[in-house]
Amino acid sequence: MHNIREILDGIYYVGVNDRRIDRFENMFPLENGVSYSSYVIKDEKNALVDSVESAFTRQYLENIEAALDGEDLDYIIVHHMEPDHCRNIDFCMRKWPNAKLVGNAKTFQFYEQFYNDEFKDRYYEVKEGDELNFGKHTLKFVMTPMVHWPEVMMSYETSQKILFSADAFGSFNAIEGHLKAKNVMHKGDWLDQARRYYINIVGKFGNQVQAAFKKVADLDIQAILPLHGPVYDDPESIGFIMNKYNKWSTFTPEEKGIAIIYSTMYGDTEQAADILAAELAELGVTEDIRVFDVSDWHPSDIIAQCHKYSNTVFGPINYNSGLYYPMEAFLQELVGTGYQNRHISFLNNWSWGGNSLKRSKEILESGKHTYIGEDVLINSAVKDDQVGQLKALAKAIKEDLDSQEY
Ligand SMILES: Cc1cc2nc3c(=O)[nH]c(=O)nc-3n(C[C@H](O)[C@H](O)[C@H](O)COP(=O)(O)O)c2cc1C
Repeated sequence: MHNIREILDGIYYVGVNDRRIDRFENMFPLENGVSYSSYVIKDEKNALVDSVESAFTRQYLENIEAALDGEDLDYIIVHHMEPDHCRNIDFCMRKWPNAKLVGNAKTFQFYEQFYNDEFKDRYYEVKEGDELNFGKHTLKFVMTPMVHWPEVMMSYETSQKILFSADAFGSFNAIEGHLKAKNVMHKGDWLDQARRYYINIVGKFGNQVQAAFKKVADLDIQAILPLHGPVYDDPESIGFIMNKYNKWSTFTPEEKGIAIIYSTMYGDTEQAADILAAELAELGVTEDIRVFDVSDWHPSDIIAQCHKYSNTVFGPINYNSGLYYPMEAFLQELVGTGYQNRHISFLNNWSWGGNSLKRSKEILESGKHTYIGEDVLINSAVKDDQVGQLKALAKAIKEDLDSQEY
């Protein structure tokens, strides 16, 4: 049985939900699944826009058939060759033998790397600015390399002013009935999941996202149709997500606030983190104060919070003369998302020595951060002297927050 939606005039959502997946890219835990979006443009010529993961072939083909309603398929447009979006292309090419495969030169190179060249004679290559007309609808192609793969392109449908945005503007979470962003974006954990998706998967490529934005800056965009999550079809939700993407892709904090990320084995560094958090609150900080045990959270969650807030306090501890492994792994992954230009502070715990503080700073060095306050140095457990240091750090962070404008 099919499950399709006509979301705009002649544009059908034919995507699927995946709630059985535990980890996206075998790495990012998904508590509420993910959707793979695909669209059918129904016109004098019919086009399929992108495809879905391998486990959903039967349901997906039934969706496309329902949208086509007995008509033939003329084009299959591939904005992105990542397997979660291209696993069913070959099934579609066989089922609709008159369809041309629309992509750029790199799309076809990747297609043949992942699969083979059996459809070579049906390639329809497009370049920057090329247009493809289906009747009332016309797609204009915009090359957006490294958002977040080299072959990625977007397309702009000129009659209804729709941006088919590939993975940009995507989010985790399966679609629960509401397919329009306006019905979900201010509810539940939607924003946290959209941020976690962007920061961890596309985040590193902020400059490329900005380059893509410049290319579409002059377009009147009335709707954005991404490859995961809800669609944006009203000015408020388009403005909201554009504003977030502008911040995320320029590595600008969304808001003032503090993430304290510590490591601990016996609880002393945790106590220091809690004393610091309490002192910040006592000093009148009204912004968010979030405290994370690095062993307790998946890195992708804390990484997204580091990008969200203006200030971060890192609490590394020593382990076999080096940096406690979960903190080492977390910091490496954080830097891998392009984390930069933040206001950061440190509290460190050691019993007989090691380079955990130095190593943490080395890992973070490329981000050109501003250091706030003096490092708090704890020798095994928090004593009166360290409480004084923690209070001084809290004061420095409070003054720093008060001096920032967003
Ligand atoms: C396997 C292991 C290795 C450790 N290696 C070091 C080390 O090289 N240098 C050090 O100063 N402390 C080392 N420690 C001790 C803890 O890092 C240290 O006591 C830490 O400051 C405790 O902080 P916590 O109470 O927050 O866990 C080690 C502890 C364990 C269990």
